[in-house]
Amino acid sequence: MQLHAQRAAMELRGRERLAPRPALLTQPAIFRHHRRGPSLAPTSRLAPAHVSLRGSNFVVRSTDNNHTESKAYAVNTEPTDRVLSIWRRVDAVCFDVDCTITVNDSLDLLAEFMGVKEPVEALTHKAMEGSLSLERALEERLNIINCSPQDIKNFISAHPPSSRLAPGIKELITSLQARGVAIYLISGGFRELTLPIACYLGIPKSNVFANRMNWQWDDETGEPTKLVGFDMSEPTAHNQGKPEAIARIRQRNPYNTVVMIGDGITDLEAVKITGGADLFIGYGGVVERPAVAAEAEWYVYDYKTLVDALARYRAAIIGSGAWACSAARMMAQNTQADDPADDFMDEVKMWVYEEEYEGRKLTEIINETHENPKYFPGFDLGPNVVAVPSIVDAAKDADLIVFCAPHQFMHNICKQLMGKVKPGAVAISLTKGMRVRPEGPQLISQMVRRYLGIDCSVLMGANIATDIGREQMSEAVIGYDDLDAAKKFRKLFERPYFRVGLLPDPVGAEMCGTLKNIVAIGAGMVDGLGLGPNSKATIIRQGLIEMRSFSKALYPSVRDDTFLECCGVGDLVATCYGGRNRLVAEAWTRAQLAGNPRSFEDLEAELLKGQKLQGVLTSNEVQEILKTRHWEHSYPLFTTINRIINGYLPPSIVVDYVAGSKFEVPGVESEAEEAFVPKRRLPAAQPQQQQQQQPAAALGARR
Ligand SMILES: NC(=O)c1ccc[n+]([C@@H]2O[C@H](COP(=O)([O-])OP(=O)(O)OC[C@H]3O[C@@H](n4cnc5c(N)ncnc54)[C@H](O)[C@@H]3O)[C@@H](O)[C@H]2O)c1
Ligand SMILES: O=P(O)(O)OC[C@H](O)CO
Repeated sequence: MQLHAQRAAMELRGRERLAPRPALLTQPAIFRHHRRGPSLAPTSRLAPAHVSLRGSNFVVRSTDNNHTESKAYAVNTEPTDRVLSIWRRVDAVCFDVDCTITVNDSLDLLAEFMGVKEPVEALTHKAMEGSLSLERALEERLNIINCSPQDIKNFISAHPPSSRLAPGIKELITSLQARGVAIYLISGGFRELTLPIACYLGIPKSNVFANRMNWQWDDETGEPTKLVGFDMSEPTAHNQGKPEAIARIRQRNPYNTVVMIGDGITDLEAVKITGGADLFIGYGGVVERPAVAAEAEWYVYDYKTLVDALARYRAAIIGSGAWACSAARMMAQNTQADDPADDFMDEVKMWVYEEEYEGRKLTEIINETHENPKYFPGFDLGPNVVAVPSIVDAAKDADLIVFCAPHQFMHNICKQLMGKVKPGAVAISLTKGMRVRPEGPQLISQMVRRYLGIDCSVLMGANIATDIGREQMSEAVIGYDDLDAAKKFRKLFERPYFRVGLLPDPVGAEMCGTLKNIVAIGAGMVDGLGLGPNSKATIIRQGLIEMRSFSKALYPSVRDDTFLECCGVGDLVATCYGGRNRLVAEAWTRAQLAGNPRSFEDLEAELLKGQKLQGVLTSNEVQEILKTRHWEHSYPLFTTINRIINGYLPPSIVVDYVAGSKFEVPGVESEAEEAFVPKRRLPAAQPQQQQQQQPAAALGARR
């Protein structure tokens, strides 16, 4: 590119020596020299001082005023890294309205409609080139046009916005809006002509800055009749009006990055004052003004270039179990969408914990068949899901990293990814569970943040993987700290059958997802005991109370309302009726009652075929916290379930959880006034640590 520009410059200088007398042109002319386009006009006479080698294209301007003045401009058609990074993080884009329509200026078109095209166009040209003040140009043009309100109505119906839009403008605006970018129209023309365009482009009226015509009003009819000038108080009525409009926009909105797109000197001014735009992009698709083209940091001739350059995020998922595959399937459906609002790269890399399946590597089978036959059989993941056996390869390029592995593997996963993720990447955890260390509990999202140094939201809800694979309506919430990241993830997951809300309580949502797995074990016991919905409802009700109490005791910022969301009561109900924890706990209880006890590990392997149960592990982890903090009696259901799964109590005690929680583990000093003694002692599992004093967080338990 640079070499080409240098060659072109040498060629120009050579021509200068060979062309002592430039030919005359009758009209001002502009030539663009493209890389593979026509060579430069032989009329060029160049002052070397005007040759700049910043870009690859040259503009040569020749005029006929008894002499020819030619200048070469380098046009920056290739954005620099700085320019691209501004464009990719833009918060608001201000368009000169003339760049949204194919006709250079609506007022000129109105002039043509009114039969006064030439004199008005000449004034427009002078104003755009900067040789006539804006106020004077507007005033003189309005005087010449002298239209009535009815003329304007007729003009709009003769030239509706749909018939004169610049190619690609609607796609560009849709793409920007889909990314949450605010769009403004700033016009040196008039509101009366700009509003229909704004309306057609889906830009709110409040985002339009333009001049207002002043009308003489008929006393009898109360209708405007005659044009009598315009309102000089609008910023756009004056030179420097566009930067002033942008400064106002910035005062009213917390935008970090604002870009101005235009084709005139008055648009270029937008970057020239403090508080104006951060970047000016010149648009040469309708009219190309050399002075503007040469100064623009980025100059484009079509809007597709801008759409193509918008940020596109690469998403990856770490995990390949049932829920990970179901989530990857939704991600792949969304990233593959081929519309202008698509802001994702198609490919979704999925880290697969490599193993052999029927004599072949699981990754190979997934990449060949687009199905995970071991963990999510019968579901097509989509051709754009690529199974990757190396965790680092899967995550290293991703902008959006989704974690969905059973919680017991997450610590090792995070350690492997330390220092290996892209700067600026953001994460979300779909994992339900927590880690318990001697110094206290650690949520999976906290672990990701701590080890990888990136933000981590959570996605939680009543989300049984296979039901979502079957595209049955389900709900989830994204618990977030970083709203921008949460919005990107919502776009990545939301499907017609998968509703995603945003919840500013990430800790509450993650605690719900973690703790409901313990309650689901209790619900499975109720099923194993052959009890009906009334009994299960007592477990669900008490479970919800303890989930809320425990979450708030550990993290006081957790909100009560979170427990009424789909991540709270919603997920609890779904898991207690249809989850794997329930299933295995039911089988475990039946085996106990039949006098043929089996371990949870055995039943997990038999019933889940490699999928992992989280509830038993989580119960032991949570009990560790309850014990350390002397809270066991404040959480009678959690405690009773834990005593049952560890063999201290029979499953039947689950519905009498208050009594169950009074049972003292052998060898541990009594905490309760009245200890419960089971009729038949079951074999104990792990020895429990000593309990010391009455818990501090006794909330809600019905005694
Ligand atoms: N399955 C569901 O319906 C569902 C729904 C919502 C949330 N979740 C949660 O999502 C998380 C992931 O569950 P899932 O259903 O995707 O998995 P899963 O239980 O179906 O599968 C187990 C996964 O663990 C992997 N694995 C086995 N050993 C490993 C190791 N040593 N290191 C790393 N990975 C290993 C396996 O390859 C497999 O991908 C869990 O926290 C679960 O509670 C599951
Ligand atoms: O099948 P479970 O019991 O692991 O629960 C699945 C999901 O967490 C339900 O949202």
